[in-house]
Amino acid sequence: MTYAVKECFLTLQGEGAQTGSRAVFLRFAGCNLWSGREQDRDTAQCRFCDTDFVGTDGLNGGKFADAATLANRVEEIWDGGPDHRLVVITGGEPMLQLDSALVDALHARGFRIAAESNGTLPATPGIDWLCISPKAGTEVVQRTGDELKLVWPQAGIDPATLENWDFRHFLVQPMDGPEGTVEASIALAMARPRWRLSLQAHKVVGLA
Ligand SMILES: C[S@@+](CC[C@H](N)C(=O)[O-])C[C@H]1O[C@@H](n2cnc3c(N)ncnc32)[C@H](O)[C@@H]1O
Ligand SMILES: Nc1nc2[nH]cc(C(=O)O)c2c(=O)[nH]1
Ligand code: SF4
Ligand SMILES: [Mg+2]
Repeated sequence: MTYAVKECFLTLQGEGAQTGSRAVFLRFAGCNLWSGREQDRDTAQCRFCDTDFVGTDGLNGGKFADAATLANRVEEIWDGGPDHRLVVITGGEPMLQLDSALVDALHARGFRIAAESNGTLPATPGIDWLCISPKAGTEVVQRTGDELKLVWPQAGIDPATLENWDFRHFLVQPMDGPEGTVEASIALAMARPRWRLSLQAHKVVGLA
């Protein structure tokens, strides 16, 4: 199948339990919870998004005709040896496009595959590190994974109800933007020790 890629770049993972790891970020275009247009934000299912995922005009973006072509580009962007290869597949919503052909092509090139998803679509099998970030008012069908990353505060979500979902790590991440406060996330981590604070480290140090 053809993949629509917004951008693809080398950086350090800035969020979650793998913060600090060198990784190729593969950002797919499009999301099922927001069109990505500012005029639609107030009526979208997800209203706090910090990301431009519209179109294919970003760094190394474009339409990729097949899995091998896209995986080869990821390998070029890694620009390093065969060890500790990590690709973080994000978006937009990656489960709209990530398929087993791409999982296999990346694994064949030695990559460990991490993915960031809103959990409203079942995760593609074969992902090595799955991060699910629930959005208030949506039906999260993917309730197993490696890390649950709750952007906070979000009216309509009670963190206590998430704690029996099957994740190894529970992370609370301050919402960036006009309504965000770091204090609310600190308060949650202090009140409920299951949760750890995830700061968006890339924004602190000025990485992409
Ligand atoms: C841009 S999303 C793409 C992946 C997927 N659509 C999702 O929502 O998980 C990547 C991560 O950024 C988080 N995020 C989005 N907007 C944010 C904001 N304003 N502040 C903090 N985290 C945010 C999301 O919750 C998700 O964990
Ligand atoms: N450095 C860096 N780390 C990230 N972790 C998750 C990101 C995302 O947008 O999905 C992201 C991102 O955009 N940049
Ligand atoms: S689900 Fe993810 S990509 Fe989609 S609008 Fe929300 S944060 Fe952005
Ligand atoms: Mg981001």
